[in-house]
Amino acid sequence: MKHPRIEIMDTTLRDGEQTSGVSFVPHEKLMIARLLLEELKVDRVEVASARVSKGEFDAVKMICDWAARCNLLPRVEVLGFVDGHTSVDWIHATGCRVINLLCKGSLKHCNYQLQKTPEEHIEDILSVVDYANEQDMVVNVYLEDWSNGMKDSPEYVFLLMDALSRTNIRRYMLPDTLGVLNPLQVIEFMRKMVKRYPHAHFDFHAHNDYDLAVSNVLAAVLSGCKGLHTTINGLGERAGNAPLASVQAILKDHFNAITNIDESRLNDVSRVLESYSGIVIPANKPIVGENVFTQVAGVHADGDNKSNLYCNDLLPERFGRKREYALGKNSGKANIRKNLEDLGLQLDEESMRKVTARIIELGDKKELVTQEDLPYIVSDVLKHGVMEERVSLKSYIVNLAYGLKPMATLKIEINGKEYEESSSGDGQYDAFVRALRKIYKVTLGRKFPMLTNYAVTIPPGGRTDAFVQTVITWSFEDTIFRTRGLDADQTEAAIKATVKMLNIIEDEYES
Ligand SMILES: CC(=O)SCCNC(=O)CCNC(=O)[C@H](O)C(C)(C)COP(=O)(O)OP(=O)(O)OC[C@H]1O[C@@H](n2cnc3c(N)ncnc32)[C@H](O)[C@@H]1OP(=O)(O)O
Repeated sequence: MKHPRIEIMDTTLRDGEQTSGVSFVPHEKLMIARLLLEELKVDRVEVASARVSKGEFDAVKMICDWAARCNLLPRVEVLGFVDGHTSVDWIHATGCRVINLLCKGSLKHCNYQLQKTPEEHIEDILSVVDYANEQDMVVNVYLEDWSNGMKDSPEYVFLLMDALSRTNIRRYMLPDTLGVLNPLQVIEFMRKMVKRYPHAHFDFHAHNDYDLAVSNVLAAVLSGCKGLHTTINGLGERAGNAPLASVQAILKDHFNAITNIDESRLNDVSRVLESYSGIVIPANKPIVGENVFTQVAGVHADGDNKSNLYCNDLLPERFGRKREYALGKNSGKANIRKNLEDLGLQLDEESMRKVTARIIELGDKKELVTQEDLPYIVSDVLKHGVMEERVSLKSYIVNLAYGLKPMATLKIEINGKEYEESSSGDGQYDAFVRALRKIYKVTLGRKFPMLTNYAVTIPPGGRTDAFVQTVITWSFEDTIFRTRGLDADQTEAAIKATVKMLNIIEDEYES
């Protein structure tokens, strides 16, 4: 197969929002639609189901008003029902001009959910299609539960398709609604559809119940399907849909397929969706997971140093990311050298040996060592000032009292001068950071980094004296970096991470 052009329809804003616990407010939906269409350049977006709520109506209207201004309106779609004029009117009133009509793709759904005969259902569909066409709307149809339809009632699927293909329906969207298919079945069923209706445009819509969504999507492409439905981070009902990032990478690297996607934006958009949906991206999720471009084993770092021997086509730079080399008990000198290079530090062989031994020792104690910790470890091990401590906390008090706002007072030495400040806050750490910010912004007139993520790890087991690890991500002058604090007390751990950050930015000021 030579360079097939695959159309991507992203349904993060419809099926993705059917993830349990996920709900977007209208301005978030608009922002996501813009990211999908303008940044990622997906071909089409499905942004809602009709009739759901006033909030959904407002969101779709906002998206359509914006899309119309940018000449993108034909690429915005809304799922509608076979309900006479109701869905068409709802969608039309939002300004949207494409309806994805949810028809029943299995006899079971037709008979038992709608309680209609196939003939009655077909008549109802044709009347909605006619009405939508009268309103100058484009109609795509879903054959809901098509996968079970092909298994149990193919004659029903073909009866429906025969009737629908006599109209001007633009696309037929074939969902594996319950995620029951495997790739061999997708090939068998999709080929039957393509053979019987060679002029039809088929989209395939996968669900991930058996962890086969991405494989099934590829089987569909192999079988002549022209469009795919995806979501960001694989959001979607139950086990979710096919994740756009993985689909894009496989289409390109394994099939030479052409899509319109700007893959350099995939990671950033995934992070935005992680934040808006509240669904954390697993660290090992291909392309967008925190760890997927991190080499852990010393042997791998060594191979990369010599001739990039442990890299594949999934180069992190393609996706706006960077390869990292983890520090821990599996590190060898090569990992550590790679991290030191990034920090602009060089060590002789003997120092390297000592620092490597300390990192392995920390790793053995289950401690996470980040690149930002490295200068401290080097200083500590070599007892010289690779990392001079320019900022040190002299004393502080943080308190928590029932019915009162938490307060913090701190005394800190910065470059040999002491400063003292107090603040209240929404929590003890918030009060601490507010007091610090006053010193940096008001007293010293400097910038203070923005905290962009705060992750706490408490070892399982229910011990109240267990060590808590707090990893804080900061954004400062176009740089994103993490610092880590470890303590039996959670606030103390966060404060330790913060003081490390202050020393790092002090270095930035110096340079
Ligand atoms: C493949 C998919 O993921 S489909 C996802 C479709 N989108 C949604 O369901 C969005 C969220 N849903 C909702 O907000 C609501 O369910 C609504 C607004 C659509 C309907 O709400 P209600 O009127 O309260 O109906 P309810 O949710 O209880 O039941 C669904 C009704 O739709 C009917 N229905 C199911 N599929 C279809 C269809 N394709 N076309 C028309 N009607 C349908 C059912 O037969 C049932 O009708 P009944 O009450 O006469 O038996």
